[in-house]
Amino acid sequence: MSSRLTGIGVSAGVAAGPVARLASPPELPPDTGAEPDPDAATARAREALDAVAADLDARAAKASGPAADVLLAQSMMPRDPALAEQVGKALASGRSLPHAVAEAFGVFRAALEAAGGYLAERAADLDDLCHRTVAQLLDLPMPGLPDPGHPYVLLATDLAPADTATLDPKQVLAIVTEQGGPTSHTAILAKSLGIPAIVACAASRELADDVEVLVDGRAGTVDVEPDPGEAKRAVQVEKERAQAVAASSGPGRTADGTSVKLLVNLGSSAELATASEVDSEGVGLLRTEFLYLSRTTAPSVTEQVESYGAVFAAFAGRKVVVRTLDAGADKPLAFVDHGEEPNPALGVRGWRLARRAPDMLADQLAAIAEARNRHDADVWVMAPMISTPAEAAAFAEQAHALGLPVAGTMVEVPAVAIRARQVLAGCDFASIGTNDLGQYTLAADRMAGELADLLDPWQPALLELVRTTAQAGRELGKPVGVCGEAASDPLLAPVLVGLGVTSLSMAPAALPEVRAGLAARTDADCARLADIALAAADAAEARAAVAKTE
Ligand SMILES: C=C(OP(=O)(O)O)C(=O)O
Ligand SMILES: [Mg+2]
Repeated sequence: MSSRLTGIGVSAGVAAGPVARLASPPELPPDTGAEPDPDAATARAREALDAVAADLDARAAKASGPAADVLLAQSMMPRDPALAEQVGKALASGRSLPHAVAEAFGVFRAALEAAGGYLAERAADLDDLCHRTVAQLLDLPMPGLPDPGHPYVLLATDLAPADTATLDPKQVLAIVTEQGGPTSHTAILAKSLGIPAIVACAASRELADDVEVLVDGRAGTVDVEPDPGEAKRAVQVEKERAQAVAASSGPGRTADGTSVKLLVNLGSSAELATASEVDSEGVGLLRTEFLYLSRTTAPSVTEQVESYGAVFAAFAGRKVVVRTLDAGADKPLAFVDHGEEPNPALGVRGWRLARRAPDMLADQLAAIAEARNRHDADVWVMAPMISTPAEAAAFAEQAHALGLPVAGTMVEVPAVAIRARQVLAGCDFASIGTNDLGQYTLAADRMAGELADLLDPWQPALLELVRTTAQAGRELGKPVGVCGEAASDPLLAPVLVGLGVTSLSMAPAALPEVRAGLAARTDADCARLADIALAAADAAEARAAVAKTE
């Protein structure tokens, strides 16, 4: 007899299979003091470090591309003789073996952090290696992605970027997490890989390893021990539906033929080839951070011209909206003095960074303009974290002066949505970043899995701000799109169109579903759905009320 668990579906699709859990880091036992035989303890530490390195080598052999490189680079760290030496020192100072290992990794971690920049970012890798070594010593399950030897449904409390670097879409049939929200790392990753996923499914904590489940990423349901025949049928039905959706093509339109531009989000050059093959009208959000993070000097103008040029060439004849650098706060740059910030999400990030480093923005805009001259994509630019009409106008003026004819602003700060008419009067378009607009409207840190319900893009307060912004755009005849995760939800997309937005930009894998969702609704349907969502008391009620109309 099957039972049903529910959560928030964040990546559509149906999959069935046995579950396997992402093991949590081991807890250190109490420190029992000096080991009776320190030489034997050092030898055990060496063996554990070798075993961890060998396990990473074995995973690297099965992986390919950047994932294999990451694993191989990681496997070199435990083999560093200085690490075993450090363990020996900690043992000599009277630590028990697991604590000596943790202390040795701690010394290396501190050295990396002190080095700053790219090296400081590797500190988290050392934590992972430390956890693995301690697990090996204590004979506990290896933390990180499981490797049961067959495809599985991945269960986790939540997924961090480090957990997912090596995630193989052929092995992971679906993802179910206890925490996380629609804008969490899990949701963004699952959508970009096209893996069905459910977040905020607290009851999945109780599932034992190897239990069979049927996951429906659209409905947000996990059926435990489903009837095998029914599970197979559900997967088959979904496969046929997905094939039909994937076969749809052409520009986005409602059933009445009203145009809604469907665009893709792009965040790294690695995604360029697949993203450009998707049938879209272009790029609605080019996140340029990939050029700046993980390096110790700013990219030169020449280097930038080449990188932007590669994107413009791949999207020749289509639109490309380039967002200027969204660094600072939680994404510090090694080559900019950010100072101390007690509340980084409210600090000097995005456009505000130009207050400290104006040349960096000027160089970036000059590089985008030069790349635009060399290619025939329809290039627009926009700035993140704009807060006032004056900032929006200053950015547009600077971009126009550098030869970029279309310059707009992201709407991520509630003040900009509230004053959308004044903001749009001074620039050419707006693109609503619902991830940050949700975080700032509901005053809920976007990384806080515990607050997933507040970060849900179906929050009526957030939708209200989308309507205010879109209406201002209509009055002034200026385009207003959505480029946050909200745009990739096929059920929410018609609601956003009903609120008045003119384009939707999303993970490439989500686009065919959104196109199909829009084509099935008339303009009047979209307007009615928007009213239904706005009338709801909260996000869950809004989603359920709109889903009921399907
Ligand atoms: C698209 C957005 O920007 P990012 O997710 O890169 O902050 C957003 O905030 O919605
Ligand atoms: Mg943002």
